[in-house]
Amino acid sequence: MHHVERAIFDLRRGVPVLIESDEGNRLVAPVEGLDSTLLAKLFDGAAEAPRLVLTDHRLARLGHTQRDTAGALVLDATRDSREAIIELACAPSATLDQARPLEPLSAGDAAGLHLMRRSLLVPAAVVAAPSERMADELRRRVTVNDILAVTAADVALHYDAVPSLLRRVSEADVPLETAERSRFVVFREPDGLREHIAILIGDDMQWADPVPVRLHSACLTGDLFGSLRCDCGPQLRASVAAIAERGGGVLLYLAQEGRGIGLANKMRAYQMQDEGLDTVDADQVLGFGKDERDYTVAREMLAQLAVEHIDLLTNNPAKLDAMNQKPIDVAGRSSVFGPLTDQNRRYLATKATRAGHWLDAILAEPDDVPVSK
Ligand SMILES: Nc1nc2c(ncn2[C@@H]2O[C@H](COP(=O)(O)OP(=O)(O)OP(=O)(O)O)[C@@H](O)[C@H]2O)c(=O)[nH]1
Ligand SMILES: [Zn+2]
Repeated sequence: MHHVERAIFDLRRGVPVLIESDEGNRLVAPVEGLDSTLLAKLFDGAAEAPRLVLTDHRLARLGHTQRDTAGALVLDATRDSREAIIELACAPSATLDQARPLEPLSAGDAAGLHLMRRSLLVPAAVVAAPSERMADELRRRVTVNDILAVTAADVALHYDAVPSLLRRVSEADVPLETAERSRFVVFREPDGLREHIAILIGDDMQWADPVPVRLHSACLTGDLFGSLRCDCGPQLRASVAAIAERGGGVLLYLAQEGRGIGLANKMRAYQMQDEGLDTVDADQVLGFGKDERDYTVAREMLAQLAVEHIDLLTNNPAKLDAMNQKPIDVAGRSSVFGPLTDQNRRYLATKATRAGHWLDAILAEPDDVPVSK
């Protein structure tokens, strides 16, 4: 596992990683941070033309007809400069030459895409099958730890194992404004990259059955700075107060900034929303689906806390479905609203129309906004 972790750090620094598999080794370089010298090396040292690996969402956005699979575009040194590649990977206005060959992903390509996502980079990579000469050079650099080699199998294992290996690492009482009896419990993912917090509200876990539970995905801008672009900050505080008023329960504060795409990508998506796209389309331009969150960690945290029968505070049908899986049983649901503002109205309306969120109560009555307390 530790090789995969180190690979993630290298990719975030823009350093390529060698992915080994039975289908042959591939040198994988993130499009984010791609520099022209590295690109020239990839063109020069590849056994065949390098390929640009893109997600299904990005290919659909580019107008490709094979909408439901990720794929690899064959690159051409004469026209695919660094700028042209970045445009293909994440520019809102880019279109695809339909005559350009699109190939299915190899095991190395798929592992590369997984690593980009886990690294919270734009999910796009230039991938090259090394020539004999380049393979020799890579072997030498791997031996002296100048380039990291990971197997595609280890990347897949990493992907599957992370949520179930969550460790409960520390805890302490933290009295909150609206819930004085609160205890923060920190859980860490095994690769050390993400920490999630369970906030146990009320007296000594003496909770109603089903237990009131809120899952809140991190939103730095809203939770901490009171951004008016979303409803997260007030919704977070309303949830804590609502759980306390119901005699206690659990709030899971999940490291899933930007619906799982990370803060840097959320800012890119905000920029595109300012240019006219809605929140779902902006994420798709970057290669993401409308919601990249996986709630396996949330189920695992509740299971470790022995909370299995829950009343979920959410307006999001996808959260409800994801949580109603073994060992968790969702026995009920309550709404929890933040306020409607001029700045977040469009965002909330998009959540309702494109992701099915139950927000009629606040969107229907713009002048009379109920805030659950
Ligand atoms: N990608 C992206 N993420 C956003 C945007 N605005 C807010 N977010 C993120 O959306 C997530 C909202 O989290 P939650 O409030 O837990 O979830 P929800 O899907 O709104 O569902 P509820 O349980 O009904 O609140 C946070 O991770 C925010 O950072 C945006 O425009 N783009
Ligand atoms: Zn927010």
